[in-house]
Amino acid sequence: MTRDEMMAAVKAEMPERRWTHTLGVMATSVVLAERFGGDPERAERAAILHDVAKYWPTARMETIIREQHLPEELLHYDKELWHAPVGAFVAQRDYGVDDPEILDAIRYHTSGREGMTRMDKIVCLADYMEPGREFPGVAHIRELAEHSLEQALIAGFDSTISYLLQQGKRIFPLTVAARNDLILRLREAEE
Ligand SMILES: Nc1ncnc2c1ncn2[C@@H]1O[C@H](COP(=O)(O)OP(=O)(O)O)[C@@H](O)[C@H]1O
Repeated sequence: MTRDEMMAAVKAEMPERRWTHTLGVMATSVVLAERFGGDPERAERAAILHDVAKYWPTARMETIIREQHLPEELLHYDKELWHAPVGAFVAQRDYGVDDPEILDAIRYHTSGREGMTRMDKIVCLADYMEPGREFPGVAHIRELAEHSLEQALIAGFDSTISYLLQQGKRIFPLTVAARNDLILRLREAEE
């Protein structure tokens, strides 16, 4: 599937404002890949598809999680988390994506994970800081992203975790693991 065909098909899956967000994540992923030595073209592909399942009905996502043996633990956490692993499955099945790094960047763009690849980090951070995003702390994340992919992403995870704490919501542990891992690796690199 060409880039244009993929964009047209994904656009049809979502409301206009979410497509605008997707365009922002695409542009930001390219900038971050260029800045931090990633692959802009592949990062952009992941960005096009990252929210492909965002507006799928809950039941449809749940069926895929069960049938495809995606982590069922997800079903006990915020539904906002589901579209990411479901999106990776859809990218492979319906869009013919077979690049494991692109699929992982889609799969982990909301939760993060331990041992994030550069592409995982780029797409996840781009999702936090694309130009349309407005939330407390986003300016700080953008500042950090001028020089550190990891520090900016840690600040992104901090904002999600703080929000979940304030709301009294459960925290899917992969995000905590992702944050801990990034901090540990940064410390080790400093030593
Ligand atoms: N570790 C987590 N545990 C529980 N919910 C989470 C976690 N990480 C993210 N979320 C939920 O997912 C939302 C963000 O999902 P995201 O894909 O970025 O959606 P959007 O693009 O609409 O912000 C958060 O606002 C929160 O509700």
